[in-house]
Amino acid sequence: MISVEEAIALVTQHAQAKSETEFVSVDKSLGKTLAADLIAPLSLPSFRQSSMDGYALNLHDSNSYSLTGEVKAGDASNPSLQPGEAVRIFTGAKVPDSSNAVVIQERVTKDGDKIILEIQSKIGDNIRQIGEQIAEGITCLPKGHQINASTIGLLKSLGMAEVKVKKSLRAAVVVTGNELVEVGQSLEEGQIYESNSAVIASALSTKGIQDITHIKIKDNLQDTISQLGDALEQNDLLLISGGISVGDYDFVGKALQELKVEQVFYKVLQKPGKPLFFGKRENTYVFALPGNPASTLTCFYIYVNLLIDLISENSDPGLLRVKLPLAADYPNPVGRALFLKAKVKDSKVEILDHQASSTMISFAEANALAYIPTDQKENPAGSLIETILLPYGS
Ligand SMILES: Nc1nc2c(c(=O)[nH]1)N[C@H]1C(S)=C(S)[C@@H](COP(=O)(O)OP(=O)(O)OC[C@H]3O[C@@H](n4cnc5c(N)ncnc54)[C@H](O)[C@@H]3O)O[C@H]1N2
Ligand code: MOO
Repeated sequence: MISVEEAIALVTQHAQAKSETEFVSVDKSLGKTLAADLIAPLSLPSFRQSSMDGYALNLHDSNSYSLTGEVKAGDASNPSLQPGEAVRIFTGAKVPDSSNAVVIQERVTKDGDKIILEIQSKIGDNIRQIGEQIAEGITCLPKGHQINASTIGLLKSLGMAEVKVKKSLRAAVVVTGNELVEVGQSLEEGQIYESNSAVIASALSTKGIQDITHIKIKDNLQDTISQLGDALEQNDLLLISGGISVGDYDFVGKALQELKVEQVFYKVLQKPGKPLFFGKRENTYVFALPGNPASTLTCFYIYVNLLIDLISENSDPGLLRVKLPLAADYPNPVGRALFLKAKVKDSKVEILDHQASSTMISFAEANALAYIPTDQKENPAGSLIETILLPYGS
């Protein structure tokens, strides 16, 4: 059985960067990777803006100014001010070309159509200059950046409707098992509600992969071969849940062999997710994720997420890892590396209760996975533990 480190190295070695790119609507770009440097098509701000509610001045020697008008946010007007004149102005409004400072209203006494400044105002006060945030033509973000909510705000503020990204992988999510029933149907004895496909689809959507084919297979070798065969033809990435262990009705391994999927590795010395399979056929990558729900998601975060990042040439592949002190003792007598559902709190990592591979209760609460290598047996409180931060951790 290979180690976690060997498995990560093999995923890295087999990941081939995808050259195809596409333009997608900015509204649909969350999680995708920029395929080219983002060059600002305009300056931000594109006109001189007031950063405060107050008065725009044409400065002169006295503290007294005569008020000649008003400019609201969105107004295109450009009143001409002589030295000693002022207009009422609001945050975000265009500062008249003839004004060289804005004074906040709290520091002004109003007297009819005159204002008296209580402070000395100087050139440039409370004015956002053209291009102060971003100058037209500069590189705002490099190729390889994964688009997040702030990126979407930036793209919109630059007036962009579409963005060039790495072409999304065509992904199929396959669930296997006679016991699985879709939510909405009634449960018979021995059946459970199917949940892994929604977990995998949600995790894929954080990587900008929304267009997913869902496949459900009964525990039957012929059906498994035929449905996986079709999925291999039509997708870049196959994520199969369950049926990869050693039971008499676990047919995924046999089917993949029959379908000539080249095995890169099978079984990793880890808990959860020991019977993880990774392979490739032509340009299609295949992960058979152990069916226990927490095993499936752990393997997604550690291996699938990394593969997607590498294929899309994400400049920061894999989840962020930091070393943090353990909140309490956590010995590892298991002889496998552990990925533990954990919570980063007060600069410490706290291992949560309910670590069984079959339960999601601790995963739902976790904002990190604590990684304890196989040979790290004593883990006293305060020892530094590699902590993998989850994407939507609180
Ligand atoms: N004799 C051995 N038995 C098992 C071993 C072993 O080494 N020797 N390994 C165990 C480990 S570790 C794991 S992990 C599981 C993985 O098994 P499979 O990948 O074959 O998964 P299944 O048996 O199909 O399912 C496991 C478990 O998860 C539930 N499940 C499956 N799919 C879903 C789904 N889509 N939604 C919700 N829950 C699902 C399933 O009902 C089972 O309870 O094998 C151990 N066995
Ligand atoms: O590897 Mo399994 O995921 O321990 O339950």
